Amino acid sequence: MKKISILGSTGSIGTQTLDIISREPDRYSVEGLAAGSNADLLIQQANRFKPRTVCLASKALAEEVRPHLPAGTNLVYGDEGLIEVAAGTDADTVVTAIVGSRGLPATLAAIDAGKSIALANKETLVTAGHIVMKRAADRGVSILPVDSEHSAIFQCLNGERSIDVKQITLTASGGSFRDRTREQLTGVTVAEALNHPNWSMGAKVTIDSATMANKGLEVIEAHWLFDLPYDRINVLIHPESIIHSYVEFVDHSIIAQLGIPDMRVPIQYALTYPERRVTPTDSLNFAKLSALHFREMDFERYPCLRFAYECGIAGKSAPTVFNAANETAVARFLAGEITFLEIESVLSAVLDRHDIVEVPDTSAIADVDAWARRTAAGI
Ligand SMILES: NC(=O)C1=CN([C@@H]2O[C@H](COP(=O)(O)OP(=O)(O)OC[C@H]3O[C@@H](n4cnc5c(N)ncnc54)[C@H](OP(=O)(O)O)[C@@H]3O)[C@@H](O)[C@H]2O)C=CC1
Ligand SMILES: CC(=O)[C@@H](O)[C@H](O)COP(=O)(O)O
Ligand SMILES: [Mn+2]
Repeated sequence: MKKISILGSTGSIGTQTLDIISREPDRYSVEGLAAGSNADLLIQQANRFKPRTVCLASKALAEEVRPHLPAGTNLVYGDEGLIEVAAGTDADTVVTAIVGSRGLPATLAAIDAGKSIALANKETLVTAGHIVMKRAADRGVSILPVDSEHSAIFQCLNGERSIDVKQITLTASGGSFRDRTREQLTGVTVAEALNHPNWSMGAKVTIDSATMANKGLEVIEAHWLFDLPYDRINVLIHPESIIHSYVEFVDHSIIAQLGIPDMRVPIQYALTYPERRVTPTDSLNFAKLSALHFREMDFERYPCLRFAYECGIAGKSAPTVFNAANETAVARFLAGEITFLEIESVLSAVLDRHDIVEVPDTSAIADVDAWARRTAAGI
């Protein structure tokens, strides 16, 4: 029986995790669920999966749901509550399906409590990769990737020696505007930007896919997960999202991981590793695939990806600023305050104003993150 807590249970990754769990109820127990503001869905989840602890973003929301929870449920709220769900239950594995660097303290608390991390929340690794990876190594805790590209690389590397790896390539669909020029991005709407061609995901990651900031976050995520320098991490546009990513070895052999785009495959693999279980997704039929396409990455078309490489290579506090400024710019775009192209202008302006902090600890990261958000909000 695997004991699971989920941070962000009401979102795209959270609900798909519960779908996996619901298909094999004898293999899993749900110990903790944390949501933001979707109280109705959290109530449904709590009554179905009977977690010991549930959390909502605020005290007011928590009071609202209290009468609708199974008797004896431990109800918590806010960032402290999130830490309680991450570290204070009997879970052996915590699925970090919350969005944004807000997930960092709870992820660190889970690691400190010895929980395995099934990591979807890439912003956590981007903002504090050096701290998260060291903490996990010191505590002997596994960090298993949920992000589709990183799950692919993880699967390709299985049983291989790191010395034999030449380079890795993360594939990118190109997002909702992949067939448009930069000139054609003027005036695009939020609804258009949210229309991802291959994946149904939360709003933030869908906008990141369209700006290619998502692939930038993923490059930095890969750097930390696989301990590779940035000049051995490539990105290639692959509009079909069938090849989820691949590894090239020193003998020029390439091992790729392929499949129908369905996040339940990497989510489940992170929960059952090293075992593989049946998933509800279709199998890939090569005879019915007419073609797979590839395009070289264009860093002029997608400056957010260029910024991410620059910040990753600069290290120190630069990735924290990249992430926090991007989170704020995306939120502002979704709220109708700035245009799509202004996401990258805001990001660029915040990065220009940033004074590097040498080796940021968690408190310096919190300060830098807050500064970047304030600055991005004021541009
Ligand atoms: N969706 C996907 O296919 C993929 C996502 N990822 C990554 O996974 C993470 C989650 O993405 P996704 O599922 O799409 O995002 P969603 O927006 O769909 O879900 C986000 C979740 O976080 C919760 N949340 C938001 N604020 C708070 C808060 N203050 N306290 C507690 N919970 C909160 C939301 O709760 P509520 O809705 O109740 O407010 C929701 O459950 C992101 O880092 C993303 O980049 C990676 C690969 C693929
Ligand atoms: C499904 C997943 O892993 C997302 O993070 C994905 O990467 C989005 O697709 P693109 O970034 O390739 O558009
Ligand atoms: Mn991804």
